[in-house]
Amino acid sequence: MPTLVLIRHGQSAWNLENRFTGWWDVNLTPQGEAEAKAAGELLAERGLDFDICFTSLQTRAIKTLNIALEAMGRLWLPVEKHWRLNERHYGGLTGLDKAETAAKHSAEQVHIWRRSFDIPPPAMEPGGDFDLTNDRRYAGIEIPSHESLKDTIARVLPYWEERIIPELKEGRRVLVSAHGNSLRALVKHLNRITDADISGLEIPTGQPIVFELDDSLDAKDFYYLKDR
Ligand SMILES: O=C(O)[C@@H](CO)OP(=O)(O)O
Repeated sequence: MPTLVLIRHGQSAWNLENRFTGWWDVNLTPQGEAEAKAAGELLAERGLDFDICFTSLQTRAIKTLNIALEAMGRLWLPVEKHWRLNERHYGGLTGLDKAETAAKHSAEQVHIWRRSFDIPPPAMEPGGDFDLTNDRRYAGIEIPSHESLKDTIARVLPYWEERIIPELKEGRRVLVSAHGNSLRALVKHLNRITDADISGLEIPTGQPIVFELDDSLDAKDFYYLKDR
C-alpha cells in the first residue's frame, strides 16, 4: 500500500505576525523550527520512512523538510523542489496585516479572500515591494498576479499527476512538505472534498498528515500522525 505523508511548514515569521504571505519568501520562527524537528522525531518514532521527498521553492517549506529529515537521520534522501507546490499567490494582499485588512474591508470580505473556492484576492500591481518578477528562482515561469484556491489546484494537480503519482505507483514512500493552501488543494483532490466544503478545511503547521492509499491511489485512510 503506497505511503504518502504531507506536512505543512512550521510556523513562519508572517504566520506569527498575521500577515498575508503567499509567494513571499519568509523564514521559519524558532517555534516553526521546533515544530519541524518534532515532526521528524514523531515520524521516526512511528517507524515512517521515505524514499523521495517533494517541496516548494519557498524557504519555510524547504527548511521544514530539512529539519524533519535531519531529525530522522534522512538528510540524504532525494528531494525535488518545484514552484507548483508553492503557497497560493496572495496577490495585492501580500504583506498586509490580516486583522487590519479585516478592519478595513470587513471580516466577511477577508474570509472570502482567504477561504472561498474560486474568488481570488485582488491582483498584485507590478513593481511593488513584493513583486517577484526578478527573482531568478522563477525565471521562465509566468508568476501569477493572484490565485484563488481553484487556480492553485489547477497548477498543483499537474505536478501531482506527472511527478508524485508515478513515484507512488512504483511503491516509493513519499513525503511532501508544502503550504496551507497547496496542501488544501491536494487534500481536496485526494479526499474528494466538494468546492463548498473545502472552505472549512484548515491545515495546522508542522503536523504530519498520513494518507493510506489503495493501489489505484484512492485514499483509504487519512489522519494526523499525532492522533494515532
Ligand atoms: O498567508 C498565507 O499565505 C496563508 C498561509 O499562511 O494564509 P491563509 O491562512 O490566509 O490562507
